[in-house]
Amino acid sequence: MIRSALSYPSKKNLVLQCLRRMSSLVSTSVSEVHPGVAHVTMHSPPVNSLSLSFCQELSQNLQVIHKDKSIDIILLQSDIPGIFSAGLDIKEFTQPKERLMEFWTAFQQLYIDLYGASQTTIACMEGSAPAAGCMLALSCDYRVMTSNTKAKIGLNESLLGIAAPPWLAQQMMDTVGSRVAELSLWRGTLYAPEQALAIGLVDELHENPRERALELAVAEFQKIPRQARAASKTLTRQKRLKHFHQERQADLEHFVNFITQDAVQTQLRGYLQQLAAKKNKK
Ligand SMILES: CC/C=C\C/C=C\C/C=C\C/C=C/C(=O)SCCNC(=O)CCNC(=O)[C@H](O)C(C)(C)COP(=O)(O)OP(=O)(O)OC[C@H]1O[C@@H](n2cnc3c(N)ncnc32)[C@H](O)[C@@H]1OP(=O)(O)O
Repeated sequence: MIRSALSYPSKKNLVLQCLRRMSSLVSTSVSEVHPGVAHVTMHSPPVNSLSLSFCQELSQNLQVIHKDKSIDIILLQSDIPGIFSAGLDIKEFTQPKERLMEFWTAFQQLYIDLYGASQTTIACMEGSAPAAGCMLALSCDYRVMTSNTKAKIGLNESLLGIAAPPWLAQQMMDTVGSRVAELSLWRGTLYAPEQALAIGLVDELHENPRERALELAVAEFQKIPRQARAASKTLTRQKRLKHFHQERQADLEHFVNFITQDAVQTQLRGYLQQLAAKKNKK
């Protein structure tokens, strides 16, 4: 579905037109909302879970925006009320080996495309962001979260019987510090907005994260020279990305070996049943 939120009469932009054509196929849309500022909107009901095709599409859109020199700020948001992203699509974990490899490769690529974006990126979270949903937010440069206490954010992988990959754990450590990250990871803590703000997992709370993110983009971030923002990002992220590329193949093998263990598969099936039972009780 295409969101034609091109509310600003910008110059003809072939790249964005191309993105809109691609976006009509599946679950992300791209629109320029202000000169230089693009919304990337996730809309894969019911919960924006990251399936193989969703990861690939989001990556593709980001790659096209990266090449578009007219865009210097990306606002990542969801149009599903109460949800930013439910994280990886758990059903993908139960697929055959070939598919698992393709899936994890696409997830790794999404990390590279978002964490490694040269543009400034802002996560506008109007709802929950567990696990890989939190990864999307951690990969952005700035996080604005709803103040609605129903929303939760964090790395809850341990509650599914799995663990975050090292590069995601590292993002958490870089953001909230080693000790808080360590506790959060083994407890699988999902934080309410005020708690997330207190530990530095998000940067701001706002009743309307989209409005606030656009205001920040235009009134604050665009005033900082673009090349300086990009160079500052390189300072803090280049080393992590280089390491990631060196470890990428090992990370893939480790994921497949880990996730295909019988004990892990049993835990995951149990977790899916819990989700279904919770829904039936509603
Ligand atoms: C050493 C390590 C080596 C390798 C690494 C190994 C593994 C990889 C590890 C980590 C990377 C990241 C992992 C993940 O991201 S796993 C996903 C974690 N996510 C969750 O736990 C979220 C679960 N969902 C929820 O808590 C709620 O759904 C949510 C709060 C998001 C929304 O609640 P709401 O009440 O609005 O909706 P529901 O009724 O619960 O759900 C609707 C519908 O959607 C299905 N659903 C929800 N989440 C997922 C999901 N992540 N994947 C697939 N499907 C999901 C849910 O079952 C309902 O389905 P249906 O009954 O069919 O309508």
